[in-house]
Amino acid sequence: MSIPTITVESLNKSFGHRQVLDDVSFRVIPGEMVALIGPSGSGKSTLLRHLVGLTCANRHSGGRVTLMEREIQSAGRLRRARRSERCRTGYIFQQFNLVGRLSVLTNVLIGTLGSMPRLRSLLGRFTDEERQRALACLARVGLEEMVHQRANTLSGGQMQRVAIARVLMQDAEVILADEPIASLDPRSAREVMEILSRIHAEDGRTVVITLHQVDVARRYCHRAIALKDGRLYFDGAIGELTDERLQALYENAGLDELRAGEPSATTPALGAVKNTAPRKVAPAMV
Ligand SMILES: Nc1ncnc2c1ncn2[C@@H]1O[C@H](COP(=O)(O)OP(=O)(O)OP(=O)(O)O)[C@@H](O)[C@H]1O
Repeated sequence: MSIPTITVESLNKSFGHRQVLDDVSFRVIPGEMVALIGPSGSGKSTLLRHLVGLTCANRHSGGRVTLMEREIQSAGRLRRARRSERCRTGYIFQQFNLVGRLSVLTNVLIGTLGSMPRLRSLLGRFTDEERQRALACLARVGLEEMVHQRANTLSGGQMQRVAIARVLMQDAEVILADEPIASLDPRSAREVMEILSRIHAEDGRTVVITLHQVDVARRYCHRAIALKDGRLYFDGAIGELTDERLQALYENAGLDELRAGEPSATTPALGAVKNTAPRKVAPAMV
């Protein structure tokens, strides 16, 4: 059996008195494309941030996160990582996190800063080879015509494609994407998902992506991990995520919209979900 790319063990996180993650454990094996789903506020982003050490679990709670055999955090303490180790994980944000006044090309080149010698990274000097590689990354996301445009003049969908090119430039083995399509129109969202799916299929990258749209998760991901009130509610093949289970997962989240067939930001686009009253399902899915 292959060594897991991501191992999460008994993760607990509270903000003040509010417990946001409650004893969450799972593993992701190399090359998986996993959707992290659940109602708004269920803890998806918090969990994703734990995977890269942007958030630290409760002290002395015993929780542990390991990425590619490197411990990220344990019992509420972050482990220091070398720059080269940090580069192995790429993070895509809902709001893109580009430097607006810089060109598209420079934003992509920024992806290589972590792996270049520190002095050269401070000076921001890039080699011809790095520029060629950045151009190739932009070609993969279909933006080779826009290399000199300032990032803040792009559409949202284009910005997200630049952010993906930056992760490609970084040569990250694991891509974590936090609601990468939440602020995009349907066409741009589809383009971004197609690109991520292609990268996963062609390069064998491991991808974990938080999504509100269950139909998108069904189309592009093989496995779903669902959180409900900070607890692991479902972990399995996407095909086993039946409408009934989804109904129970989202049972208090925007049922009015579900009935009206108008998915909202807090409600997944359930597609063929039945308009039945919410029902409890056996919580034996994990
Ligand atoms: N830094 C923080 N300080 C205090 N509370 C926080 C912090 N970050 C997150 N929370 C709270 O933790 C809970 C889970 O938030 P999180 O963003 O992880 O949920 P989510 O499932 O990603 O939601 P959404 O789908 O709406 O983005 C929320 O109640 C949120 O208000």
